[in-house]
Amino acid sequence: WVLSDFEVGMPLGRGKFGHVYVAREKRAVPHTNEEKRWVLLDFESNQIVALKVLFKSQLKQSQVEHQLRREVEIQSHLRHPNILRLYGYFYDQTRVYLILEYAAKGELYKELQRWKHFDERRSATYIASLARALIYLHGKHVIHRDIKPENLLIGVQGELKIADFGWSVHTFNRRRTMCGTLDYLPPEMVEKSEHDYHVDIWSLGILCYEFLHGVPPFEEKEHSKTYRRILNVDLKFPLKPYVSAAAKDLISQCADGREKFCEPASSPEGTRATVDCTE
Ligand SMILES: CC(C)CCNC(=O)Cn1cc(-c2ccc3c(-c4nc5ccccc5[nH]4)n[nH]c3c2)cn1
Repeated sequence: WVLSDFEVGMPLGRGKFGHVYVAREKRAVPHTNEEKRWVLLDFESNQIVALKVLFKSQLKQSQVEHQLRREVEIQSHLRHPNILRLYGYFYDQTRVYLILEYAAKGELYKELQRWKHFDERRSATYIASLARALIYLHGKHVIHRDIKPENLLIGVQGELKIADFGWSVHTFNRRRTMCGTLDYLPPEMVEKSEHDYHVDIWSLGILCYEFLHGVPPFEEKEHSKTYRRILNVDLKFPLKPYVSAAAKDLISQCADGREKFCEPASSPEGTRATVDCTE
């Protein structure tokens, strides 16, 4: 693809390395050209997409080219209804263009700001979708590591879509780098110790709490106090809004999910992140 293959519309958002626009591919696929049809199999012509434009200069300046390549490599192989699709990419002299799935109902965090908090039915629907996406990701030895409302989008039928893989890694090369937004970091990442797929289970609990209460559980004005509360798993449930015992239990289990969730299948090279969470 080249930029002139697309009609580019309004900006959808802006990130550190560039902007995202709604766009539509101009070409109708020539039905006679089977080879061309195959190339576009994954990507119906005239489909609305989100076109993310990244400036090479900024990627170079921030030394994130390798991270971008890793994200593209990871996301281009993912196929799940609750994970935003990356259909393809192209580049020109100065920019890299990512052809992403368009999420018609926009950013989840804006919905959360609008409603202050979600009821248990809506929260449970989102958390169940996220849990299914995580089982899929962990089954492919991918840890997301940065699950938070700002990385979630809503599809045309109200379905949740995980949109960002800025910090995801294949678990074969477990990383010690600090990453992710503070509020969602589990103790092992705050302590900068080795971490594995449990970090995503922890974030699922934090997200469930924030959906139900409107704020994450360990939020404090000072970072040092947030750190301390995370390390102590200082989980408090205010009286309002009402949260059921079942929801509190789920959140508590995510917070100390070590022994309660499925144990990873062990393997000759030690514990891998193959989550044997069979139903
Ligand atoms: C390297 C590559 C694999 C990374 C792929 N992931 C990203 O680039 C993360 N990302 C996704 C987006 C993004 C932002 C907004 C949207 C939208 C969208 N739909 C909207 C509807 C109404 C209002 C706002 C909307 N934003 N659909 N798809 C999007 C995709 C921006 N960055």
